[in-house]
Amino acid sequence: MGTEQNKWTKTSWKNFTALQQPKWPDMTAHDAVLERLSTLPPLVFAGEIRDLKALLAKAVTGDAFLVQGGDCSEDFSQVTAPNIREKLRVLLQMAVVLTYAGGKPVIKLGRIAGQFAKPRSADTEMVDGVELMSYRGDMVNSSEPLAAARIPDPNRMLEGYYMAASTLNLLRAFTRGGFAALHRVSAWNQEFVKQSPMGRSYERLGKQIQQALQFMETIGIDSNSPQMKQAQFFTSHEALLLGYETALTREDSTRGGWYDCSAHMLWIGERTRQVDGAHVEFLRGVNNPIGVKIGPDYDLDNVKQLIETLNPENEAGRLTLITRLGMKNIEKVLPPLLREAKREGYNIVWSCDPMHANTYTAKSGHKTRNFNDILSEITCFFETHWAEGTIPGGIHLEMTGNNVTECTGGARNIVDEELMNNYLTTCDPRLNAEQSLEVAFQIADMIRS
Ligand SMILES: O=C[C@H](O)[C@H](O)COP(=O)(O)O
Ligand SMILES: C=C(OP(=O)(O)O)C(=O)O
Ligand SMILES: [Mn+2]
Repeated sequence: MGTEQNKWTKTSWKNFTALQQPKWPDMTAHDAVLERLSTLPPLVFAGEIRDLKALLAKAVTGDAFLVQGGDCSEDFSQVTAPNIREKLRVLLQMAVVLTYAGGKPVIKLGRIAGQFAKPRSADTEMVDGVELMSYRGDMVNSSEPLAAARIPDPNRMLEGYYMAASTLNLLRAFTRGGFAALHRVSAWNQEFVKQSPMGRSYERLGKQIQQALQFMETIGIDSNSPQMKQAQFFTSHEALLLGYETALTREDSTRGGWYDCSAHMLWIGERTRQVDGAHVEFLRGVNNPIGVKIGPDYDLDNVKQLIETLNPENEAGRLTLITRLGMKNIEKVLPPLLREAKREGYNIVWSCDPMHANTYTAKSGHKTRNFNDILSEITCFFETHWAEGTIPGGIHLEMTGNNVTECTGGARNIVDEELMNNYLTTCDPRLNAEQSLEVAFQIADMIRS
């Protein structure tokens, strides 16, 4: 753990236990890849990271709301312009719905451009009676159910870097180049969503916004400002592969201080958040905003140690606690955490991941989540915060812009038997575009009332 006598360097984590690291078969090749990565340009720069932190500081006090979403595990073969565009489109739609209802800025943060490494519950899995090494994300091995494909290959980290760079390049083009301009709000509604109840609600909202913009133009207010023409969009992923993250960690040449320039925000997963573990040691030393997942079996003293290790100065915007407690547990286990954090005066962005503790396996064998369970956890999250006098600051979703059938329920009521129709995820089940929009409208209703 980070104590005074333990000076942080970008490799000090090597003196601690790092869980969930791949067993790379060829360490010479692995080290050569990291060497190459450490000479390649950073993917994001420190100024942008500081901008995100300043926005997150507003979410601590309820003056902004965080929407973080994207794939459980990004798939190299799905890094295409339409897929990136559709994901961005839904996130922009959700942000509009929530900005309109909440009357405060929405921070748009993708699980994108680097979400390529996965922690797993087991080292192996059975596929058609054959035991294979588990898939650990495209930066490690391939999801193809073949023994050879599952062998970790360090060159995949290099490929992942280039995939992240090209994704980010297109995101920057879309968000700066006119795609995200507010007067196009109705154009973000996808064809297959338009006909649904959610699509129609969105259409109405879009029209209201466009009328407001027209009114502003009529009375002479300039609608060409960057706020109207551009969107601020940030990237995040789980900082799991510490070698990769170290190679992308750079000292800010203007102001000093270390930044993990693989993404704007990094989070530590439920499986790797040991206070005396390597992931906590690494992330305590970089200046990015950091997220930590908190599952239902958390120990209160342990969480307090984590908070104090990762955010000793109690800087607002530095730390987001992403609770993923499950709809069955949240009512019982969230209040003690909120009370203690409030008593201590910790500055925290409280975000709700309603996905990871609501997973079940359908009869067909598909890993899935039910829309109503997801909604129950979200509702309880908001109500508990309001009851405790703390601030519900954000939402963390596994979602996609495509019309997948991975989570059951929602307005179209996908049933277990339909999961096979378009089940494309390589890891956890994602909300489809329509279900994601439905979540946004449900939250909008809650915050309005
Ligand atoms: O995305 C999160 C984890 O990697 C995932 O939930 C683990 O799933 P598993 O239990 O199938 O390994
Ligand atoms: C691994 C994940 O979550 P958790 O650490 O909460 O299980 C994830 O977000 O994909
Ligand atoms: Mn997941």
